Amino acid sequence: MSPTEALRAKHAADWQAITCHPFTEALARGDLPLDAMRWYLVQDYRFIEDFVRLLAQAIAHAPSLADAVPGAQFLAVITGPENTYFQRSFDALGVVEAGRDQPEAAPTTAFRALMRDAAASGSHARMLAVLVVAEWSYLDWASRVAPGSADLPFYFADWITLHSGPGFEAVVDYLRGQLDAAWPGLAPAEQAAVAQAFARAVALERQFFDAAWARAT
Ligand SMILES: Cc1ncc(CN)c(N)n1
Repeated sequence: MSPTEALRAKHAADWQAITCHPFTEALARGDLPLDAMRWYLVQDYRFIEDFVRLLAQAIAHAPSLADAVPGAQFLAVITGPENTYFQRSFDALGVVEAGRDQPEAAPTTAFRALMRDAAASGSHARMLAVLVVAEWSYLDWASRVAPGSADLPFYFADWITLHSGPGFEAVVDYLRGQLDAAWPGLAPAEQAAVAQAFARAVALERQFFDAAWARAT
């Protein structure tokens, strides 16, 4: 078992809950209440702000140019097509600028703090731990439901497309490969810190979907 597989296996119950979450199941069927989607997108756009900074730090700490390039290409996807997806969705769902001022939910605040801490740690492996959870868990739920029901509106369909398919699988393989390669060279205390960041990120991914789903029920 690779180090990232072993880390994921330690959190199998939470991972399963994320992968089969009622929020993403409803999104893929197309019957997710739009207010829940609006709320989720506003919260997630705040998540993206710190995610971009974390990914940029990970790129800066990559051991070589070859290790940095796939991360930089992924950063271009987040700040390009994914950023545009948010703007198009806010427009289509009528989330005007003022509506984005909704209070920040506890999992959003906690996730942002985790990403900032990882970015400030100077540890490439800790940065990767958070990035791996964020992208791998999304790959797993989105691959399960892709492409979703026929005739999904784009704000549901494109969220699945952005997190599934060969291009996104390659992103996850790259991030996991970086962490798997770094792991054996880490001191035990650093491995523990990486495992802790991984565990926290898994817990927060689940809480993030739980909070969004609470808006739908
Ligand atoms: C909370 C969260 N986690 C992960 C992703 C995938 N980029 C996301 N958009 N939001």
